[in-house]
Amino acid sequence: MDHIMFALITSGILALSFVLATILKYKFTAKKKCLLGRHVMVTGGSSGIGKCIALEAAKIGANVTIVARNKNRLRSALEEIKGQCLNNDQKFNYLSVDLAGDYNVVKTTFNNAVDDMGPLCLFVNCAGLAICGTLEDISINDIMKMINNNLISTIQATKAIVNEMKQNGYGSIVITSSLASFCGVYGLSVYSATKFALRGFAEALSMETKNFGLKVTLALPPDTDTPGYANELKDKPLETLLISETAKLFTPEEVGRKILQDTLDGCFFSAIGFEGHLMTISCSGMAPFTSYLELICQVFCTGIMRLIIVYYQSTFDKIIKKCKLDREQLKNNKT
Ligand SMILES: NC(=O)C1=CN([C@@H]2O[C@H](COP(=O)(O)OP(=O)(O)OC[C@H]3O[C@@H](n4cnc5c(N)ncnc54)[C@H](OP(=O)(O)O)[C@@H]3O)[C@@H](O)[C@H]2O)C=CC1
Ligand SMILES: CCCCCCCCCCCCCCCC(=O)[C@@H](N)CO
Repeated sequence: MDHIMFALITSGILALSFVLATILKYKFTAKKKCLLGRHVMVTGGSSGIGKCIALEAAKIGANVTIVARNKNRLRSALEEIKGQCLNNDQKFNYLSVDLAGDYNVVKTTFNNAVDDMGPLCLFVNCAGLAICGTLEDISINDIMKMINNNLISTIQATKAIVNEMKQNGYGSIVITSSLASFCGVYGLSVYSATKFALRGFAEALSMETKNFGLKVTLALPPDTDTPGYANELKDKPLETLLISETAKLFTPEEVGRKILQDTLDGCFFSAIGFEGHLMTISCSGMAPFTSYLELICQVFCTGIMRLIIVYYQSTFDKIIKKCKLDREQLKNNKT
């Protein structure tokens, strides 16, 4: 009798895992198919995270348009992206435009690209930059640069395409924010402000588009080893470096792949790493949930997470105090 039971249970488990594996395989393959021959546009696609998202989209058969200002970087990035194409029918294009510049130029440029490449299935906002430093140390010029390139560029680019995508009745829009949109970080005051703003923008856009068949994904990368990241290291206070590295450093390939995967899954939050996922649970606020598992985690874990956050805040306070003391000691030694 026991042998029969054992055989029945074992075959039941095997059958269940086979069905599960088939569903998951079909699910992901189906998702990969949904970009086959479809038009994907990536702003900031000539470098870093945006370029990696464009590469991933090319690998699964999408027609890809990348958008940035510098033509040389656009051309070399497009050659790299073409090299990843799935078939010879795919089309590739680049647009050189300042997304924070004249809105009518942005709108006309995008309309021409859609005429050439077809209706948009996925629109990724990935243009942006970080300039680090305490508020008294960063110039008004750098403040305006972050507001323009992180916030105005995303608002203008999205405004230029949202109505047409709503009329089409399908597609996804990605807003690339940062973990700094959940946590104001020493030395990233203005940058965090632009990224917090993008969170509100994404939540409102999600409400405005959900009844038109569109999905919005808010990408929340941690430190990512891109040319932009290398550039921000130049002025980055030690406090900013030590606090940010709590959420680890990832490659743009890892981050780009995760953002595309979460977008195709229809997730609102796209996060990577242990801290990133914890923050999407503890800081969910009024964001839409995309799975009941996610909702259950948020409902039952947010309270206790507050204690974990307080612990992290105490470690950040220690970092800031120690850096201040070390700086003062260095100054005294010099005098
Ligand atoms: N790297 C990181 O640690 C993290 C990055 N992020 C965010 O991810 C996004 C990409 O970052 P990352 O890959 O590091 O950046 P990179 O500097 O590597 O790439 C930025 C891209 O945006 C383009 N761009 C910038 N401003 C404009 C503009 N006004 N109009 C058109 N294109 C523009 C740049 O091209 P060009 O200069 O030629 O215009 C480039 O293609 C940014 O929004 C950043 O804030 C979020 C968290 C962490
Ligand atoms: C339960 C909750 C756990 C709490 C974990 C706390 C971790 C917070 C760290 C903040 C990381 C900010 C990274 C910003 C990256 C970025 O955008 C810059 N590279 C600029 O580009």
